[in-house]
Amino acid sequence: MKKDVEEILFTKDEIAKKVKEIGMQITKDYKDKNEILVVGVLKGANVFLGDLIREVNIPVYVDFMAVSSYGQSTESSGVVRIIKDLDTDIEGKHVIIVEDIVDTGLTLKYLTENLMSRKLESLKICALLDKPERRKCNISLDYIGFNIPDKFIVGYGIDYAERYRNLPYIAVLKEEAYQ
Ligand SMILES: O=P(O)(O)OC[C@H]1O[C@H](OP(=O)(O)OP(=O)(O)O)[C@H](O)[C@@H]1O
Ligand SMILES: Nc1nc2[nH]cnc2c(=O)[nH]1
Repeated sequence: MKKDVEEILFTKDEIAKKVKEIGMQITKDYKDKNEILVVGVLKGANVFLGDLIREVNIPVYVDFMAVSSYGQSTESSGVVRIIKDLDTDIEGKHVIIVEDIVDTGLTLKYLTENLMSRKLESLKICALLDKPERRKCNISLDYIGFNIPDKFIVGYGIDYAERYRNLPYIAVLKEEAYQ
């Protein structure tokens, strides 16, 4: 796997430091609430979510959604289909959507609209990586780890054709790795 890596953007330690900072900020922002519900967007956010919740020092409940966007494999089309919905009723809950990466923003636009219709108490968005140059719609992110350039990245839960999710760092792949 390592031989396929062109450049490491963020090391394991840099990611851990950032995740800790976000966890502390969430703890601070929600200190007066009894609990929060963190909704991970599968599969990519799984690794980030696992690390993040251990840096949050208030009661955290966890649920997951899996969505799929029709269209090209590396680009969201905006037409989103729910593959796995939440297991729990979120009415009256303080919810944070956790994403690994925001690109066009179309997945999150769909998800926020969908969750808002379920009468929750509050909704925020937390994303480890943001590619603002690629945005196709207007969404506001409440917690952002790193802004990244318009490069296709992998690692720390994020895949190319289901590979490289277990890289401990976030990296750009070599051209020849794409086949
Ligand atoms: O902002 P957008 O352009 O909508 O793209 C962002 C989405 O793309 C990635 O998921 P992907 O479809 O690669 O699925 P995965 O998490 O299962 O790997 C990422 O996890 C976001 O959910
Ligand atoms: N693996 C991967 N998926 C993405 N989805 C949107 N942007 C990216 C990216 O840079 N890498």
